[in-house]
Amino acid sequence: MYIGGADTTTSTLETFFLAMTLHPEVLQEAQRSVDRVCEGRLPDFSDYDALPWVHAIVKECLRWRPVARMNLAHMVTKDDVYEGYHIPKGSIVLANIWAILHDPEVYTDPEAFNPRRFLRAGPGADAADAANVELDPTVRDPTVVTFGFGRRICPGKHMAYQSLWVAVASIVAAIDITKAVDEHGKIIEPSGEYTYGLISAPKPFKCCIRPRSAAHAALVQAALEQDA
Ligand code: HEM
Repeated sequence: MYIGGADTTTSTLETFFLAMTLHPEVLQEAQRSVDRVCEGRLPDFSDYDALPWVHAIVKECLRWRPVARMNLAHMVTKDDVYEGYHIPKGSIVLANIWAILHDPEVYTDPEAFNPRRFLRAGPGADAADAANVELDPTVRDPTVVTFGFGRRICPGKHMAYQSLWVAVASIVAAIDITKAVDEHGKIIEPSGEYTYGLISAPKPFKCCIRPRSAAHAALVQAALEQDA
C-alpha cells in the first residue's frame, strides 16, 4: 500500500503545484470559492460537497497529467475478441490512459489545464455569479480511468482522491503559489516537462510558495500546533 500510494499521490500534488504556477487565475478563483465557504478557517472534510472548485482542480490534475499514462501491464488469461481483433491468451495488454483522458471528443482542448470543464452554473446562478458553480455530472469523471480498470483497479483509489482533495483544499485556502524569480528579478518559467516511466511526474521546477497573509500563516500554525 505504501509503495502504491507514495509516488502516485505526490506526483499528482506536484502536478497541482505546476498547474497553479502556470495558471494563477485558477488558484485565485479557487481561493475565492474556499473563502466564501470557510470564512477565515481552514477547510476540512465537512466542506467536501461545498467546494466543487477543489474537486474540479483535483480531477483536472488527474486528467491533464495522469500518473500511470499506460496503466500497469495486464495479461489476457484466455483467448478473447475485442471489436473484431483476436487477442490470444498470454498477450500483454496496456490501456492507454493518456489517450482516453486526452480524447478531444470527450474533453475539449484536452492539452489545456482547465478545471472549469468539470463545472457548471449552480442553481439560480446568473452570469455575474462566477462563484456559484457545481460539478457537471455530464462530463466524464477522469477517476473512472486514471486509477486503472477491472479486478486489478487501484485499491487506494478513494483514499488517494480524498488525500488529494484535503491537501488541495488546505493549500488553496492558505497558500499563494507563483512563479519564482531569479537573483536578477527575472521570472523563471517552469519547463512543464515530465519524467517518463511506469509513473510520470513533473521534472523539478522552481516556484514561490508563501502564506496568503499573516492571518493565513497563523491559521496554518494553529493547525500544526493542534496536530502536535
Ligand atoms: C493519485 C494517486 C494514485 C493513482 C493515480 C493510482 C493509480 C493506479 C493504477 C493506474 C493502478 C493499476 C491498475 C490496473 O492494473 O488496472 C494502481 C494499482 C495499485 N494501486 Fe494505485 N494509484 C494511486 C494511489 C494509490 C494509493 C494511495 C494506494 C494505497 C493506499 C495505491 C495502491 C495501489 C496498489 C496496491 C495497486 C496494485 C493493485 C493490483 O495489482 O491488484 N494506489 N494504482
